[in-house]
Amino acid sequence: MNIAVIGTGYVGLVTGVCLAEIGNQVTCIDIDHEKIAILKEGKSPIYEKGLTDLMQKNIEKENLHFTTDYNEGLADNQLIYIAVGTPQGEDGSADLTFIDKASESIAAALKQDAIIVTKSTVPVGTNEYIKEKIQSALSENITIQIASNPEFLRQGSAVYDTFNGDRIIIGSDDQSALDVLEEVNADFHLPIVKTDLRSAEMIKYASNAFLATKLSFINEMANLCERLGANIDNVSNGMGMDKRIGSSFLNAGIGYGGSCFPKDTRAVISVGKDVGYDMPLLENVIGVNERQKVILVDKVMERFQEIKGKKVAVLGLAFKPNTDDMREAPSIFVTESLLDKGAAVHAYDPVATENAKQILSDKITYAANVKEALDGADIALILTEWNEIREIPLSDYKKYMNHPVIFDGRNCFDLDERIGNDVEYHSIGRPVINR
Ligand SMILES: NC(=O)c1ccc[n+]([C@@H]2O[C@H](COP(=O)([O-])OP(=O)(O)OC[C@H]3O[C@@H](n4cnc5c(N)ncnc54)[C@H](O)[C@@H]3O)[C@@H](O)[C@H]2O)c1
Ligand SMILES: O=c1ccn([C@@H]2O[C@H](COP(=O)(O)OP(=O)(O)O[C@H]3O[C@H](CO)[C@@H](O)[C@H](O)[C@H]3O)[C@@H](O)[C@H]2O)c(=O)[nH]1
Repeated sequence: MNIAVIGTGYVGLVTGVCLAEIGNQVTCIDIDHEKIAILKEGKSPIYEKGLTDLMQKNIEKENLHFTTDYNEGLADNQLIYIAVGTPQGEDGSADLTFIDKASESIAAALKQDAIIVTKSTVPVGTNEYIKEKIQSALSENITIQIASNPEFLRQGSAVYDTFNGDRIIIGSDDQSALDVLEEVNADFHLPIVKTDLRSAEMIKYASNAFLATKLSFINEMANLCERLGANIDNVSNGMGMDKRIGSSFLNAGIGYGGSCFPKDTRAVISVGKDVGYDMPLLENVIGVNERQKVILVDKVMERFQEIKGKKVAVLGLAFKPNTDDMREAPSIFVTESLLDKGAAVHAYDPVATENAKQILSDKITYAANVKEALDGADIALILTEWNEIREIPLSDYKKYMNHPVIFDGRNCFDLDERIGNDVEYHSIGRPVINR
């Protein structure tokens, strides 16, 4: 099938590449000229495992094309995916500016009937709004249908998730649009759930809100474990064996970040407000997460009282491993707080340093490797559990630091096996090791 994908970010690019991989003719459209120029050279502007290889393969097979021109991009395409950003607006609601602009550009360029498929995460009712906006601007002989196909990929494993997700949700109030999308998605060989338009939009928000709730819940339990002498790893393990609870998403840490959970939880509260419905549970999920993001700094201050002039090594900046994304990364809040208290921060991340520089500028020192960050440091903070960081031997902390005091926000070390002598080790929801 001939498909256009609008927006070549984490979702649009992965969607376009994977739709090409299963045999479609895909044209990706973006207004960012620099991005499209990079993509045309077969390079990926984002760090996502397996993406570049798959992209180059499909460019060579002539299944995958890139353009900034909507007229070129929409020509002959009956299926048009929208995957532009829906960032958080100032009042917490989803900012639909990019959706508006993309809809206007579709309306101006579309010359044939088409199905518009929204991949972007949008408030319930937005698809109806998009349909009305585009249809009312088209000439009378062109008809569009609308469908919601929310995306559930995780950054860092986006290509894997596209081919191995738990389900594909397709929502439309138009049976023929549902049938076309079912056929297109059949080649992913995943369970397909067909539903109505509004429910599909709601499934996405409800899923992210639930996952965020699970994280704030386990983080709150971790904080309680610390005060009661229990170990959250053992607690999560025991809880997760109950199939009704499930073992995934129970890793306590320094809170959730990224481009989705923070903004989507706020957007759900905002759509609730629009219809006069308060959501105290989600309000508190967000509140618990805000507190959790700086919990390591609280632990540092409790241990040292004063950190002015101390060298603090920060290991990991990205909001999670295997991505270069810094959006809402807990490292931003931790670093800012350490700087406020007068610490000299030396940070290392295997991939996200360039993106981090755009946010943290020259306020911190960017180390080229783990050794540079740890060398002569008084305190080490582990913020992202990249394998490279998980696998740093404790002997390295001893070798490079003055006296190793580690604050691990991701519980990378097994308390029993790996903590040896001469290392003071603080983690989340587990006893402090100081021997
Ligand atoms: N990042 C994720 O892991 C993820 C997962 C699931 C769903 N989502 C949702 O998918 C959507 C996209 O997220 P993302 O992370 O890929 O965003 P992104 O910011 O990485 O990419 C958005 C892209 O859209 C382009 N764009 C903006 N306006 C445009 C226009 N008028 N025409 C063409 N291109 C335009 C931008 O230049 C950019 O390249 C959001 O609604 C997000 O909530 C994201
Ligand atoms: O047990 C866990 C799991 C995750 N996290 C944190 O939670 C955040 C989000 O992690 P993850 O869900 O793996 O990454 P995202 O790429 O943000 O993916 C989420 O957000 C996407 C955008 O909507 C959805 O598509 C995905 O299904 C959803 O998992 C990160 O800060 C993680 O460090 C934890 O602290 N503990």
